Amino acid sequence: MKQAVHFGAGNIGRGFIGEILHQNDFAISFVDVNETIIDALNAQKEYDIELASDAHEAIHVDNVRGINNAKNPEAVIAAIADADVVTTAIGPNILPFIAELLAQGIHARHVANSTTPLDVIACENMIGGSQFFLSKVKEHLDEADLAYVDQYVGFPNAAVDRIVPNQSNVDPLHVIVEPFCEWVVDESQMKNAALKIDGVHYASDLEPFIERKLFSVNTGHATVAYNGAAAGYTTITEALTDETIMATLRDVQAEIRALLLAKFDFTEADLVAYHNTICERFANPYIIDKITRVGRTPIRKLGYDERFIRPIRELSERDLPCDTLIATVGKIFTYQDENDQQAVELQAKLATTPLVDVIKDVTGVTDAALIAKLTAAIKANLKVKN
Ligand SMILES: NC(=O)C1=CN([C@@H]2O[C@H](COP(=O)(O)OP(=O)(O)OC[C@H]3O[C@@H](n4cnc5c(N)ncnc54)[C@H](O)[C@@H]3O)[C@@H](O)[C@H]2O)C=CC1
Ligand SMILES: O=P(O)(O)OC[C@H]1O[C@](O)(CO)[C@@H](O)[C@@H]1O
Repeated sequence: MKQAVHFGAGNIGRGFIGEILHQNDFAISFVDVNETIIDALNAQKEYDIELASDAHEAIHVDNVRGINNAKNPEAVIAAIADADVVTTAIGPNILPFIAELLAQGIHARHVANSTTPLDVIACENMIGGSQFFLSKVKEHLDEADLAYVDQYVGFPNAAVDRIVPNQSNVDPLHVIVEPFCEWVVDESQMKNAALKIDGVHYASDLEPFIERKLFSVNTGHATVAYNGAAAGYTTITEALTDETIMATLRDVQAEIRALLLAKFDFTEADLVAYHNTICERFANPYIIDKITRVGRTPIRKLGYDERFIRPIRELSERDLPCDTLIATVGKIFTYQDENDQQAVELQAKLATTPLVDVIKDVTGVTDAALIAKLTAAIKANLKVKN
């Protein structure tokens, strides 16, 4: 049996990556710090994925185990030394914290003179996730290990698409997911191209796929979340029953389509169909997705290359409209969730720092005209003194 090491036994880890790896005859070592999940994986050694649809179809996943990386890093290193593939779905902010452990696993392969190539695939909602991870892993490697990585360890970027809300099932491993799924990997960055995983689409150029996905699914979902939160809703489906919010989503999708058409070879008809499907996915009545999950970590989502600022910058550069995206950024600055550290931090910054400085700080935008537009959108929603 092939061996997979997957970092992050959470929603998408168990609910999507686990399914695909299992269907490709991998035994999966899930690495996580959540003791409940790790203990349950080791006790049950299997779990079910339930599709959120009329039939509630179940997909059984077995040959799984859990390793707690905080308590047993040696076992993680040994698993990496033996792995045929390494994947992550842990959150972009966490990748730097597991980089040293991955570096130690790579070092173990090197010391064992392994010439078996390995790909490390970060399945995070971010552009260039695996290459970002590589940059962090490199900080923990010496020259000899760096040369080994150049030869034997690939970090192909990937786009992963399946909505998996937070779970509240009795069985901590059971996971309810939407039926739709898509996993695209940049083949050009692989070191082990001979190992192809069924259910993964391999692309020679990931850019059109990741941008279409991130700026359609993630920008769209976040648009519903932040406008929904501002209107007082708590779930995505609830917010989408509000015609104004659905219209805002449609307007954002139209702005995004204009950008995707300007940059890539998509057809308008294909993008309209893609966006219509996304609206149906968001409104799936079998999924209860809290606005707090989709709107989580707002400072990350306001980043320079993230789901709002990047399309706004690129549309502005092309003199294409982005008013609804900018108006939604205005809503993000009002977003409150006392359980979300970044939401609290953003409000604290706004209370103590001039607005223009906060905008520059969180978005990285330097263009004066764009800063002025963002300022106006934020002031339309927020009572700020300066
Ligand atoms: N849930 C979804 O629908 C999708 C999520 N993603 C991406 O997948 C990533 C994970 O998202 P979810 O699965 O939703 O989150 P999640 O919170 O359900 O899972 C993350 C897991 O990482 C674990 N973790 C956190 N810090 C850790 C550490 N230092 N060491 C080991 N494990 C640690 C947590 O305990 C948790 O089990 C994110 O980057 C997200 O953007 C991508 C596509 C879909
Ligand atoms: O905050 P993150 O990590 O991007 O995760 C939330 C996102 O995950 C998804 O459920 C799947 O990509 C999106 O619909 C949502 O925008």
